[in-house]
Amino acid sequence: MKIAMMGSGGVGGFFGGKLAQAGFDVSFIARGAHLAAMRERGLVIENETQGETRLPKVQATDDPTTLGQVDLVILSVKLWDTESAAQLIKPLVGPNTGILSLQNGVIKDDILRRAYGTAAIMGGVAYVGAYISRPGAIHQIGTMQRIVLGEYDGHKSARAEFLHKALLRAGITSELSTDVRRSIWEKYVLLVGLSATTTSMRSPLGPILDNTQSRAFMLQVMREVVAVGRAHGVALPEGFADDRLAFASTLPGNMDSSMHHDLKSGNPLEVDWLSGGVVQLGREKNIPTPANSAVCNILALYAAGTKRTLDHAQEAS
Ligand SMILES: NC(=O)C1=CN([C@@H]2O[C@H](COP(=O)(O)OP(=O)(O)OC[C@H]3O[C@@H](n4cnc5c(N)ncnc54)[C@H](OP(=O)(O)O)[C@@H]3O)[C@@H](O)[C@H]2O)C=CC1
Ligand SMILES: CC(C)(CO)C(=O)C(=O)O
Repeated sequence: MKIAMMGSGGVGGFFGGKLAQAGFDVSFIARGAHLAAMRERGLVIENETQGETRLPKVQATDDPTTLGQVDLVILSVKLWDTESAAQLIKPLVGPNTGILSLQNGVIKDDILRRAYGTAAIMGGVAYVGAYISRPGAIHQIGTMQRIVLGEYDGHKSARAEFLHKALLRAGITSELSTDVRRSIWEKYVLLVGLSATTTSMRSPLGPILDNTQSRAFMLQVMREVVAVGRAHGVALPEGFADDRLAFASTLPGNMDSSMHHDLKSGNPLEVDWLSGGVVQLGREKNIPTPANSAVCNILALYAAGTKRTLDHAQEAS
């Protein structure tokens, strides 16, 4: 099976790199300095405790037409790049190509369905903490490396089975879900809680959970996500936010979110799709979402990224 990673950063570079190292036929779509480094030196995945995964030679391009049609496209660009990535992958997609987005959020697959129809789109979520630490290098924080995937109609497909087994062979904890929409929402609950608090409070998880007020805020954020999901027909148990808070307490105190990493790097933020998505979906069903609204308001100044603002400030001084 030929696999193309559309987006080769924290998520695409990590999971694609692990699959390539396990011997699977993986191509990487990347751009800019990261692409140049991958072409020149390959890809390295670094982890402080687990050591390095080094791939001296990888197939990397910014032009999918050079790859032709593949069996699986794994999409992992930031949410603001989804529409353009969906267009870019056109030459990769044939009548039997499966498309799996590992992005966060719950509306990503609606965009892909509009472009490629229902049958092509698989569902999935990734649990990993990883980012591009320098061109050609992915840094993984901690040891979490898990994917939950499946078909939206719950049937057992050959392509899902293949990817599941491939991931297991690559050392990834993989789970096949028979209700993947719910699996995506389950992650959304935790992720919105984690990204909203770590980014707006500029702190890793540990201190947030240790403080009564910030812990209660995190719970409120997650309860809103659960209420909105239930209103949209997702089978989340009523006490699921409390369950996720208990789970969060088992995570390492230095656990952080990719959105907080983006804030610190001056990158744009996915807040409009994460807490903002909760507000939007809540509005559709008349579910109040004051905590998530507050997070959007707090982060509004930073949502488009601060690199250009800083550049302008430097130019002015
Ligand atoms: N990082 C993490 O730990 C986790 C992230 N996620 C989710 O996964 C998704 C991806 O996040 P992440 O991997 O962190 O993002 P990254 O920014 O690390 O990686 C995305 C990569 O895709 C590239 N890209 C975007 N558009 C194109 C294009 N048209 N052609 C070629 N390359 C392109 C980006 O390039 P450029 O930098 O030039 O824009 C970037 O290198 C997000 O939705 C995120 O929320 C989910 C689980 C964990
Ligand atoms: C919470 C985490 C690290 C889990 O995978 C994540 O998805 C993110 O920060 O984007």
